[in-house]
Amino acid sequence: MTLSVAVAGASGYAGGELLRILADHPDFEIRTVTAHNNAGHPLAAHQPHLRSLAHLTLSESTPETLAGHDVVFLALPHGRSGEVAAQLAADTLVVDAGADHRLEDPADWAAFYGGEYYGSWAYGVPELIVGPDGAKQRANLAGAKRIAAPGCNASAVSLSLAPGIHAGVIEEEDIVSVLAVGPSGAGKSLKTMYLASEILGSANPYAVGGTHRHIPEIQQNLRKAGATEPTLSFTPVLVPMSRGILATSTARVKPGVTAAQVQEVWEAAYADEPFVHVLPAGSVPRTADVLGSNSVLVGVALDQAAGRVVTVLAIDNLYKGTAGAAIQSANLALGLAETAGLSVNGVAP
Ligand SMILES: NC(=O)C1=CN([C@@H]2O[C@H](COP(=O)(O)OP(=O)(O)OC[C@H]3O[C@@H](n4cnc5c(N)ncnc54)[C@H](OP(=O)(O)O)[C@@H]3O)[C@@H](O)[C@H]2O)C=CC1
Ligand SMILES: CC(=O)N[C@@H](CCC(=O)OP(=O)(O)O)C(=O)O
Repeated sequence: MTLSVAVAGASGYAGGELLRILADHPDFEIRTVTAHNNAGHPLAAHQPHLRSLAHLTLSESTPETLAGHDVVFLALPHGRSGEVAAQLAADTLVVDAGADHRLEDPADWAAFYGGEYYGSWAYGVPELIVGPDGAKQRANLAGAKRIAAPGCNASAVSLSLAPGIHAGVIEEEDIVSVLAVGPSGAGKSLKTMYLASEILGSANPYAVGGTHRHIPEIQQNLRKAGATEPTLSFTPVLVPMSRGILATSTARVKPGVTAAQVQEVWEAAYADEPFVHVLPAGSVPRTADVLGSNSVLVGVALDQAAGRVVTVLAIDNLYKGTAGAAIQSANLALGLAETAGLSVNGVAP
Protein backbone atom coordinates (compact mmCIF):
# COMPACT_ATOMS: atom_id res chain seq x y z
CA MET A 1 0.00 0.00 0.00
CA THR A 2 1.32 3.46 -0.87
CA LEU A 3 1.23 5.97 1.98
CA SER A 4 0.50 9.64 1.34
CA VAL A 5 3.10 12.10 2.59
CA ALA A 6 3.34 15.84 3.22
CA VAL A 7 6.62 17.68 3.78
CA ALA A 8 6.45 21.06 5.54
CA GLY A 9 9.45 23.34 5.07
CA ALA A 10 9.98 21.83 1.63
CA SER A 11 11.86 24.88 0.32
CA GLY A 12 14.64 24.47 2.93
CA TYR A 13 17.69 22.23 3.16
CA ALA A 14 16.22 19.61 5.50
CA GLY A 15 12.94 19.59 3.55
CA GLY A 16 14.84 19.22 0.28
CA GLU A 17 16.78 16.21 1.56
CA LEU A 18 13.59 14.61 2.90
CA LEU A 19 12.03 15.01 -0.54
CA ARG A 20 15.10 13.66 -2.35
CA ILE A 21 14.97 10.44 -0.30
CA LEU A 22 11.16 10.16 -0.25
CA ALA A 23 10.96 10.58 -4.04
CA ASP A 24 12.62 7.17 -4.46
CA HIS A 25 11.03 5.47 -1.44
CA PRO A 26 8.96 2.43 -2.48
CA ASP A 27 6.16 2.95 0.07
CA PHE A 28 5.55 6.71 -0.03
CA GLU A 29 3.92 9.14 -2.43
CA ILE A 30 4.62 12.83 -1.91
CA ARG A 31 1.29 14.63 -2.19
CA THR A 32 1.88 17.99 -0.50
CA VAL A 33 4.88 20.29 -0.08
CA THR A 34 4.68 23.49 1.95
CA ALA A 35 6.71 26.60 2.73
CA HIS A 36 6.27 30.05 4.28
CA ASN A 37 7.52 33.15 2.42
CA ASN A 38 7.92 31.02 -0.70
CA ALA A 39 4.44 29.47 -0.62
CA GLY A 40 2.85 29.70 -4.08
CA HIS A 41 6.18 29.13 -5.87
CA PRO A 42 6.91 26.00 -7.92
CA LEU A 43 8.99 23.56 -5.83
CA ALA A 44 11.47 23.52 -8.71
CA ALA A 45 12.29 27.18 -8.05
CA HIS A 46 13.82 26.15 -4.70
CA GLN A 47 14.80 22.51 -5.23
CA PRO A 48 15.87 22.41 -8.90
CA HIS A 49 17.81 19.18 -8.31
CA LEU A 50 14.56 17.27 -7.58
CA ARG A 51 13.52 16.67 -11.18
CA SER A 52 10.91 14.00 -10.49
CA LEU A 53 9.03 16.42 -8.20
CA ALA A 54 9.12 19.42 -10.56
CA HIS A 55 5.33 19.25 -10.99
CA LEU A 56 4.70 20.19 -7.32
CA THR A 57 3.82 23.66 -6.02
CA LEU A 58 4.55 24.92 -2.49
CA SER A 59 1.48 25.62 -0.34
CA GLU A 60 1.25 27.38 3.04
CA SER A 61 2.36 25.32 6.08
CA THR A 62 -1.02 25.26 7.80
CA PRO A 63 -2.71 22.42 9.69
CA GLU A 64 -5.33 22.37 6.92
CA THR A 65 -2.86 21.77 4.06
CA LEU A 66 -1.04 19.14 6.11
CA ALA A 67 -4.22 17.29 7.15
CA GLY A 68 -5.36 14.07 5.47
CA HIS A 69 -1.92 12.48 4.95
CA ASP A 70 -0.63 9.24 6.43
CA VAL A 71 2.73 10.79 7.26
CA VAL A 72 3.76 14.43 7.80
CA PHE A 73 7.42 15.43 7.96
CA LEU A 74 8.04 18.83 9.55
CA ALA A 75 11.24 20.69 8.61
CA LEU A 76 10.29 24.04 10.11
CA PRO A 77 12.08 26.53 12.38
CA HIS A 78 12.07 25.81 16.13
CA GLY A 79 8.79 26.75 17.77
CA ARG A 80 6.88 26.58 14.52
CA SER A 81 6.78 22.77 14.29
CA GLY A 82 5.49 22.42 17.85
CA GLU A 83 2.69 24.80 17.06
CA VAL A 84 1.73 23.07 13.79
CA ALA A 85 2.06 19.51 15.16
CA ALA A 86 -0.28 20.25 18.05
CA GLN A 87 -3.02 20.75 15.47
CA LEU A 88 -2.46 17.53 13.48
CA ALA A 89 -4.62 14.41 13.91
CA ALA A 90 -3.45 11.93 16.56
CA ASP A 91 -3.51 9.01 14.10
CA THR A 92 -1.19 10.74 11.60
CA LEU A 93 2.47 9.83 11.88
CA VAL A 94 4.27 13.14 12.46
CA VAL A 95 8.06 13.28 12.26
CA ASP A 96 9.68 16.54 13.35
CA ALA A 97 13.13 17.36 12.00
CA GLY A 98 13.35 20.33 14.36
CA ALA A 99 14.20 20.50 18.05
CA ASP A 100 10.76 21.14 19.52
CA HIS A 101 10.15 17.60 20.79
CA ARG A 102 13.64 16.26 21.51
CA LEU A 103 14.21 17.27 25.13
CA GLU A 104 12.52 15.41 27.95
CA ASP A 105 13.28 17.92 30.70
CA PRO A 106 11.40 21.24 30.39
CA ALA A 107 14.23 22.87 32.36
CA ASP A 108 16.69 21.95 29.57
CA TRP A 109 14.28 23.42 27.02
CA ALA A 110 13.95 26.64 29.01
CA ALA A 111 17.73 26.93 29.50
CA PHE A 112 18.80 26.25 25.90
CA TYR A 113 15.81 27.23 23.71
CA GLY A 114 13.12 29.11 25.64
CA GLY A 115 9.56 29.78 24.57
CA GLU A 116 6.74 27.30 24.77
CA TYR A 117 7.69 23.70 25.63
CA TYR A 118 5.75 21.19 23.53
CA GLY A 119 6.76 17.95 25.30
CA SER A 120 9.03 15.14 24.12
CA TRP A 121 8.45 12.50 21.45
CA ALA A 122 10.11 9.16 20.60
CA TYR A 123 13.71 10.03 19.66
CA GLY A 124 14.64 9.23 16.08
CA VAL A 125 18.03 7.51 16.38
CA PRO A 126 17.24 3.77 16.17
CA GLU A 127 20.85 2.65 16.80
CA LEU A 128 21.29 4.41 20.12
CA ILE A 129 21.78 2.19 23.18
CA VAL A 130 19.04 3.22 25.61
CA GLY A 131 18.83 0.46 28.20
CA PRO A 132 21.07 -1.26 30.76
CA ASP A 133 20.64 -4.50 28.82
CA GLY A 134 21.92 -2.82 25.63
CA ALA A 135 18.42 -2.33 24.17
CA LYS A 136 18.34 0.04 21.22
CA GLN A 137 16.04 2.98 20.60
CA ARG A 138 14.42 1.23 17.58
CA ALA A 139 12.21 -0.72 20.02
CA ASN A 140 10.63 2.57 21.11
CA LEU A 141 9.92 3.63 17.53
CA ALA A 142 7.74 0.68 16.49
CA GLY A 143 4.16 1.92 16.22
CA ALA A 144 5.04 5.49 17.29
CA LYS A 145 2.81 8.30 16.00
CA ARG A 146 5.11 11.17 16.98
CA ILE A 147 8.87 11.12 16.35
CA ALA A 148 11.54 13.74 17.08
CA ALA A 149 14.41 13.44 14.61
CA PRO A 150 17.76 14.27 16.26
CA GLY A 151 20.02 17.27 16.11
CA CYS A 152 22.69 16.30 13.60
CA ASN A 153 25.62 17.08 15.91
CA ALA A 154 23.85 15.46 18.86
CA SER A 155 23.33 12.30 16.86
CA ALA A 156 27.00 12.20 15.84
CA VAL A 157 28.36 12.63 19.38
CA SER A 158 25.80 10.33 21.02
CA LEU A 159 26.48 7.49 18.59
CA SER A 160 30.22 8.03 19.13
CA LEU A 161 30.13 7.64 22.90
CA ALA A 162 27.13 5.48 23.82
CA PRO A 163 28.97 2.13 23.35
CA GLY A 164 31.79 3.14 25.69
CA ILE A 165 29.43 4.53 28.32
CA HIS A 166 27.20 1.46 28.18
CA ALA A 167 30.12 -0.98 28.46
CA GLY A 168 31.73 1.06 31.25
CA VAL A 169 35.09 1.43 29.50
CA ILE A 170 35.11 5.27 29.56
CA GLU A 171 34.48 7.82 32.29
CA GLU A 172 31.35 9.90 31.86
CA GLU A 173 32.86 13.16 33.09
CA ASP A 174 35.51 15.11 31.21
CA ILE A 175 34.27 14.16 27.73
CA VAL A 176 35.52 16.50 25.00
CA SER A 177 33.94 16.70 21.53
CA VAL A 178 35.14 18.94 18.72
CA LEU A 179 33.23 18.83 15.46
CA ALA A 180 34.03 20.04 11.96
CA VAL A 181 30.66 20.92 10.43
CA GLY A 182 29.40 22.19 7.09
CA PRO A 183 27.24 25.34 6.84
CA SER A 184 24.19 23.53 5.42
CA GLY A 185 23.51 22.57 9.06
CA ALA A 186 22.40 26.14 9.62
CA GLY A 187 19.74 26.08 6.90
CA LYS A 188 19.20 28.44 3.98
CA SER A 189 18.55 31.63 5.93
CA LEU A 190 20.90 34.44 5.07
CA LYS A 191 23.33 35.24 7.87
CA THR A 192 26.67 36.97 7.42
CA MET A 193 28.69 34.21 9.12
CA TYR A 194 27.58 31.71 6.45
CA LEU A 195 28.48 33.81 3.40
CA ALA A 196 31.01 32.17 1.09
CA SER A 197 33.33 35.14 1.69
CA GLU A 198 33.35 34.38 5.42
CA ILE A 199 33.63 30.60 5.16
CA LEU A 200 35.92 29.82 2.26
CA GLY A 201 39.51 29.56 3.38
CA SER A 202 38.61 29.68 7.07
CA ALA A 203 37.62 27.42 10.00
CA ASN A 204 35.14 29.28 12.24
CA PRO A 205 34.26 28.03 15.74
CA TYR A 206 30.84 28.97 17.12
CA ALA A 207 28.72 28.35 20.24
CA VAL A 208 31.96 28.06 22.24
CA GLY A 209 31.90 27.64 26.03
CA GLY A 210 29.08 25.21 26.70
CA THR A 211 26.31 27.17 25.00
CA HIS A 212 25.37 24.90 22.09
CA ARG A 213 21.77 23.66 22.12
CA HIS A 214 22.77 20.08 21.40
CA ILE A 215 24.58 19.67 24.74
CA PRO A 216 21.46 18.75 26.80
CA GLU A 217 20.32 16.46 23.99
CA ILE A 218 23.64 14.58 24.08
CA GLN A 219 23.58 14.36 27.89
CA GLN A 220 20.02 13.01 27.73
CA ASN A 221 21.18 10.33 25.29
CA LEU A 222 24.25 9.39 27.33
CA ARG A 223 22.14 9.04 30.47
CA LYS A 224 20.01 6.50 28.65
CA ALA A 225 23.16 4.66 27.62
CA GLY A 226 24.12 4.34 31.28
CA ALA A 227 25.71 7.62 32.41
CA THR A 228 24.56 9.40 35.57
CA GLU A 229 25.79 13.00 35.27
CA PRO A 230 27.79 13.15 32.01
CA THR A 231 29.84 16.29 31.51
CA LEU A 232 30.78 17.36 28.03
CA SER A 233 32.83 20.12 26.50
CA PHE A 234 31.34 20.55 23.01
CA THR A 235 32.77 22.82 20.31
CA PRO A 236 31.58 22.93 16.69
CA VAL A 237 33.80 24.46 14.02
CA LEU A 238 32.33 25.59 10.71
CA VAL A 239 34.56 24.45 7.83
CA PRO A 240 34.35 24.95 4.06
CA MET A 241 32.34 21.89 2.99
CA SER A 242 28.67 22.19 2.14
CA ARG A 243 27.62 19.00 3.96
CA GLY A 244 29.13 16.74 6.58
CA ILE A 245 30.10 16.39 10.21
CA LEU A 246 33.38 14.97 11.49
CA ALA A 247 33.00 14.55 15.25
CA THR A 248 36.16 13.84 17.26
CA SER A 249 35.37 12.89 20.84
CA THR A 250 37.72 11.89 23.63
CA ALA A 251 36.99 10.50 27.08
CA ARG A 252 39.17 9.16 29.90
CA VAL A 253 39.59 5.40 29.68
CA LYS A 254 38.83 3.30 32.78
CA PRO A 255 41.92 1.70 34.38
CA GLY A 256 43.16 -1.49 32.78
CA VAL A 257 41.11 -1.30 29.59
CA THR A 258 43.12 -2.32 26.52
CA ALA A 259 42.99 -1.07 22.92
CA ALA A 260 41.63 -4.46 21.82
CA GLN A 261 38.80 -4.25 24.37
CA VAL A 262 37.91 -0.74 23.20
CA GLN A 263 37.69 -1.89 19.58
CA GLU A 264 35.58 -4.89 20.62
CA VAL A 265 33.12 -2.74 22.58
CA TRP A 266 32.36 -0.46 19.63
CA GLU A 267 32.23 -3.35 17.15
CA ALA A 268 29.83 -5.30 19.37
CA ALA A 269 27.55 -2.29 19.84
CA TYR A 270 27.07 -1.80 16.11
CA ALA A 271 27.68 -5.32 14.73
CA ASP A 272 24.13 -5.80 13.45
CA GLU A 273 23.43 -2.23 12.38
CA PRO A 274 22.67 -1.64 8.71
CA PHE A 275 23.90 1.97 8.73
CA VAL A 276 26.55 2.27 11.48
CA HIS A 277 29.91 0.79 10.60
CA VAL A 278 32.91 0.56 12.93
CA LEU A 279 36.13 0.76 10.94
CA PRO A 280 39.01 -1.67 11.51
CA ALA A 281 41.47 -0.71 14.26
CA GLY A 282 43.81 2.02 13.04
CA SER A 283 41.29 3.47 10.56
CA VAL A 284 39.34 6.70 10.86
CA PRO A 285 36.68 8.03 8.47
CA ARG A 286 36.47 11.18 6.34
CA THR A 287 33.29 13.12 5.69
CA ALA A 288 33.79 12.46 1.98
CA ASP A 289 33.06 8.77 2.63
CA VAL A 290 29.47 9.33 3.81
CA LEU A 291 28.12 12.27 1.81
CA GLY A 292 24.76 11.58 0.22
CA SER A 293 24.24 8.43 2.31
CA ASN A 294 22.61 7.23 5.53
CA SER A 295 25.92 5.72 6.64
CA VAL A 296 27.68 6.47 9.90
CA LEU A 297 31.39 5.59 9.91
CA VAL A 298 33.24 5.48 13.19
CA GLY A 299 36.85 4.79 14.05
CA VAL A 300 38.01 4.27 17.63
CA ALA A 301 41.46 4.28 19.22
CA LEU A 302 43.07 4.19 22.63
CA ASP A 303 45.56 6.99 23.26
CA GLN A 304 47.63 5.20 25.91
CA ALA A 305 49.83 8.16 26.79
CA ALA A 306 46.87 10.48 27.33
CA GLY A 307 44.75 7.78 28.97
CA ARG A 308 41.87 8.59 26.66
CA VAL A 309 39.66 6.82 24.14
CA VAL A 310 39.34 8.77 20.90
CA THR A 311 36.41 8.31 18.53
CA VAL A 312 36.18 9.87 15.07
CA LEU A 313 32.73 9.69 13.46
CA ALA A 314 31.54 10.96 10.08
CA ILE A 315 27.96 11.55 8.94
CA ASP A 316 26.18 13.61 6.34
CA ASN A 317 24.26 16.16 8.46
CA LEU A 318 21.38 16.41 6.00
CA TYR A 319 21.06 12.70 5.24
CA LYS A 320 21.74 10.52 8.32
CA GLY A 321 21.89 13.61 10.55
CA THR A 322 18.33 14.66 9.68
CA ALA A 323 16.27 13.34 6.76
CA GLY A 324 17.64 9.80 6.79
CA ALA A 325 17.10 9.50 10.54
CA ALA A 326 13.56 10.82 10.10
CA ILE A 327 12.73 8.33 7.34
CA GLN A 328 14.48 5.37 8.99
CA SER A 329 12.45 6.10 12.14
CA ALA A 330 9.24 6.48 10.12
CA ASN A 331 9.94 3.11 8.48
CA LEU A 332 10.16 1.52 11.93
CA ALA A 333 7.04 3.30 13.19
CA LEU A 334 5.07 2.07 10.19
CA GLY A 335 6.37 -1.50 10.28
CA LEU A 336 8.18 -1.11 6.94
CA ALA A 337 11.67 -2.46 6.30
CA GLU A 338 13.93 -0.20 8.37
CA THR A 339 16.23 0.40 5.43
CA ALA A 340 13.50 1.10 2.84
CA GLY A 341 14.39 4.00 0.56
CA LEU A 342 17.72 4.64 2.31
CA SER A 343 21.16 4.21 0.80
CA VAL A 344 24.46 3.23 2.40
CA ASN A 345 26.28 4.40 -0.73
CA GLY A 346 27.53 7.96 -0.90
CA VAL A 347 28.70 10.18 -3.73
CA ALA A 348 32.39 10.68 -4.45
CA PRO A 349 34.48 12.68 -5.06
N1 LIG B 1 20.05 21.73 8.10
C1 LIG B 1 20.34 20.70 8.89
O1 LIG B 1 21.40 20.03 8.73
C2 LIG B 1 19.42 20.30 9.98
C3 LIG B 1 18.22 20.93 10.20
N2 LIG B 1 17.40 20.51 11.21
C4 LIG B 1 16.15 21.19 11.51
O2 LIG B 1 15.25 21.16 10.41
C5 LIG B 1 14.44 22.32 10.42
C6 LIG B 1 14.60 23.03 9.07
O3 LIG B 1 15.95 23.41 8.93
P1 LIG B 1 16.61 23.81 7.53
O4 LIG B 1 15.97 23.09 6.43
O5 LIG B 1 18.05 23.68 7.75
O6 LIG B 1 16.19 25.36 7.44
P2 LIG B 1 15.93 26.23 6.13
O7 LIG B 1 16.12 27.63 6.57
O8 LIG B 1 16.77 25.74 5.01
O9 LIG B 1 14.38 25.95 5.79
C7 LIG B 1 13.37 26.41 6.64
C8 LIG B 1 12.02 26.03 6.07
O10 LIG B 1 11.01 26.47 6.98
C9 LIG B 1 10.15 27.41 6.32
N3 LIG B 1 9.80 28.47 7.26
C10 LIG B 1 10.57 29.55 7.63
N4 LIG B 1 9.89 30.29 8.54
C11 LIG B 1 8.68 29.70 8.71
C12 LIG B 1 7.55 29.98 9.50
N5 LIG B 1 7.50 31.05 10.31
N6 LIG B 1 6.49 29.15 9.43
C13 LIG B 1 6.50 28.07 8.62
N7 LIG B 1 7.56 27.75 7.85
C14 LIG B 1 8.63 28.54 7.90
C15 LIG B 1 10.94 27.91 5.15
O11 LIG B 1 10.02 28.36 4.14
P3 LIG B 1 10.36 29.59 3.16
O12 LIG B 1 11.46 29.12 2.29
O13 LIG B 1 9.10 29.80 2.42
O14 LIG B 1 10.76 30.74 4.05
C16 LIG B 1 11.72 26.68 4.74
O15 LIG B 1 10.91 25.83 3.99
C17 LIG B 1 14.93 23.20 11.59
O16 LIG B 1 14.14 22.97 12.73
C18 LIG B 1 16.33 22.68 11.79
O17 LIG B 1 16.79 22.95 13.07
C19 LIG B 1 17.72 19.44 11.99
C20 LIG B 1 18.90 18.77 11.82
C21 LIG B 1 19.88 19.21 10.84
C1 LIG C 1 26.39 24.79 10.98
C2 LIG C 1 25.27 24.83 11.97
O1 LIG C 1 24.88 25.89 12.42
N1 LIG C 1 24.75 23.66 12.32
C3 LIG C 1 23.66 23.57 13.24
C4 LIG C 1 23.05 22.20 13.18
C5 LIG C 1 21.61 22.28 13.56
C6 LIG C 1 20.87 21.01 13.68
O2 LIG C 1 21.31 19.90 13.74
O3 LIG C 1 19.60 21.12 13.76
P1 LIG C 1 18.72 21.72 14.90
O4 LIG C 1 18.88 23.22 14.83
O5 LIG C 1 17.38 21.27 14.56
O6 LIG C 1 19.18 21.22 16.21
C7 LIG C 1 24.09 23.90 14.66
O7 LIG C 1 25.23 23.64 15.04
O8 LIG C 1 23.22 24.35 15.42
